[in-house]
Amino acid sequence: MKLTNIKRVGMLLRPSTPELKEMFFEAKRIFESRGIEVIIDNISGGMIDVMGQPFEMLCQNSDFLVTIGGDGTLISAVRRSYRYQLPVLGIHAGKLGFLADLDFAELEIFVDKMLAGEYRIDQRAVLQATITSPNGQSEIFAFNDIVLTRPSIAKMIRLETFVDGRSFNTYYGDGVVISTPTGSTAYNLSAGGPVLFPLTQVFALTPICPHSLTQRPVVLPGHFEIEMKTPDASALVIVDGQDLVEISDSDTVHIKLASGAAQLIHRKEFNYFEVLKEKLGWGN
Ligand SMILES: NC(=O)c1ccc[n+]([C@@H]2O[C@H](COP(=O)([O-])OP(=O)(O)OC[C@H]3O[C@@H](n4cnc5c(N)ncnc54)[C@H](O)[C@@H]3O)[C@@H](O)[C@H]2O)c1
Ligand SMILES: Nc1ncnc2c1ncn2[C@@H]1O[C@H](COP(=O)(O)OP(=O)(O)OP(=O)(O)O)[C@@H](O)[C@H]1O
Repeated sequence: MKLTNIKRVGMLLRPSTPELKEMFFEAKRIFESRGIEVIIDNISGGMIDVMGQPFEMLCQNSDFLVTIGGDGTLISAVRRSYRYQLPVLGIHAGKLGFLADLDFAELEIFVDKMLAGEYRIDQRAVLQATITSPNGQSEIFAFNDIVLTRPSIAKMIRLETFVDGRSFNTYYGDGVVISTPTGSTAYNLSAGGPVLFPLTQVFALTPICPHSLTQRPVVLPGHFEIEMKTPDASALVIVDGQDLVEISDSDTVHIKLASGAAQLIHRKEFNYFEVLKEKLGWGN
């Protein structure tokens, strides 16, 4: 997939970091000197004294989004803009920069390459969760992961799990991580789950500290749907480590891969295994 006729880019900055003002103005200069208008969301704008637009309006008015921050800023932008199907470029101004991997110093050269068509847009799977309660249904999307865990850190949680309508397992421990291929190198990795190549159409279901000798992570095909219930108590549903929903013992959570994908802009030469090696020490 390629971007055509780029007119306007929507920028988002890491929250509570007014020091990014200088980078924003330099990025604005780079885009505007090439005929691309730069707009900013009102939260980032408020932080650096620049007039911004509400997030939804920014998405409607942009051809693609650029985040300046870390992986958290990029994850948040991808999740919140998902329904607008906008490509997102993450500029690394954070600590790890696993996903937001374009160094700011490379931006000017990269923009010229983009305008010459030398870039790629990866289609990354997204999770969709439907929470059903006696009061109705709500829909959630996640770019990295959905975690079901206990509200009290001192207690264990029991999670009854069904796969494609059939009883599959009852997890007993700290909870589970349901991860996209993109999120597999985040919480899933810490919980002992597998690294999933980011362009695969699968998801991982990984228990967190299960009190069992037999419960292991599983990788499921993208067309499977899992259903989870917490029969004894309430539970927390954590979305990309950033949003939180509390569910009760009468609620059910259905999770599957969403029908659409998120779109990440990368350098043409982007190599996943090089990033794994450089950022996470893969193979060292
Ligand atoms: N024990 C853990 O490992 C743990 C606990 C809570 C949350 N998380 C992860 O944090 C993510 C949210 O990230 P954040 O930046 O908003 O929170 P954060 O500020 O707590 O940082 C989490 C760290 O994970 C890195 N990270 C995020 N997504 C990644 C990915 N897909 N691959 C490799 N590294 C990644 C970030 O760069 C950062 O260093 C959640 O989706 C969850 O996966 C991990
Ligand atoms: N738009 C946002 N709304 C709310 N919280 C956000 C938003 N963007 C980022 N955050 C949070 O701010 C914190 C710092 O974000 P940042 O983008 O620097 O990610 P990070 O986790 O530090 O990644 P890295 O290790 O690459 O720097 C994270 O905990 C992230 O969840």
